[in-house]
Amino acid sequence: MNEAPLRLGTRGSKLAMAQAGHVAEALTARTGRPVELVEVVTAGDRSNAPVHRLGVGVFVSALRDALVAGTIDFAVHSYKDLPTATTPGLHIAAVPPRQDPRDALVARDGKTLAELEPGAVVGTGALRRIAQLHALGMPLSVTPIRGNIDTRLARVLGPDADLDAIVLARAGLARIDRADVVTETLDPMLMLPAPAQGALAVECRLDDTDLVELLAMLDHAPSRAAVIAERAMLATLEAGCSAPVAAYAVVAEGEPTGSGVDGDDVQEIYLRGAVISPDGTRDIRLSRTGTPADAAEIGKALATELLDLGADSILGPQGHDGPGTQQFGSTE
Ligand SMILES: NCc1[nH]cc(CCC(=O)O)c1CC(=O)O
Repeated sequence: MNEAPLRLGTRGSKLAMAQAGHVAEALTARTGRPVELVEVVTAGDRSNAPVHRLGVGVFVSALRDALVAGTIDFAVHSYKDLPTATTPGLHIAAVPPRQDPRDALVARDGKTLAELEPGAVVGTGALRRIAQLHALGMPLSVTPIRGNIDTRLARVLGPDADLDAIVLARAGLARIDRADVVTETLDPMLMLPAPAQGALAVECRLDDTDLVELLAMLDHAPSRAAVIAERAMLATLEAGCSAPVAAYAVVAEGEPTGSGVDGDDVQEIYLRGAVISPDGTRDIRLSRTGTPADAAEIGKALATELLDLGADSILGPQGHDGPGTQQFGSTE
């Protein structure tokens, strides 16, 4: 076949390029279609303003504009950076198999969290991580940082290192082949990740039906169900990707019923969610199980329970999504 390459739009950061490269390879391997990467410069990449002023959406909207304008055919996003509101005319055609969604500690001298000295300075950008570090009640000093992954790693591992440790997404490190620097992968019971962390969203125009069908070959149903549950919780809380909201869903084989062949491959989804005040003094955590087909309902129901326990008073007016409340964390 002699088909024109599909144009995959991506931001130019190392992480974005790596993510797009993996998806391009997977698609070509599955379908034989060549894929060409098209770099899209977003307002977020051009600006030096803090991310909390710009809003994380600026990294996404230029890619979506390019999709709508037809200058690219599809785009790959870090799913956790997508606003919960849907965009008319666009469609998430695939959620590929999710990477490890857990957060990671990168500490000097190979230390784990428990081994850090009293007074150790830990850097991290996202409010949910700051809040959960405080909630541990350890004598740590938590300091906000931002920048791309290499910039953040340099603050612990570089010649001018000024921090004892940082916390960041393991998936980001893995995608740029730097998982070797992780000194501890944090247990989600202590450090619950961001909704959709480690997952990618492959997006195209809804009316591009051939491409919708082609990209669906990259979809991984359990990863999609997990992300749907986590993001339904986030949306119901009306919180943004930088709010102190955490969620993690696992899809697993359920208990065999023993009653017959059909019952033996029943899948179960287990969703855990948390809303934590930035100083860590208030920490509401709940979980819920159900079937993957009900992922969205499970997420909504868990959010409602969290709200009943006072999550709203933690999120407050500033905890909710909006241009003034975005994270001062990373740009990747
Ligand atoms: N908001 C930044 C961001 N968006 C996606 C990732 C990492 C990869 C992922 O979670 O899919 C990161 C970095 C981080 O949180 O440390």
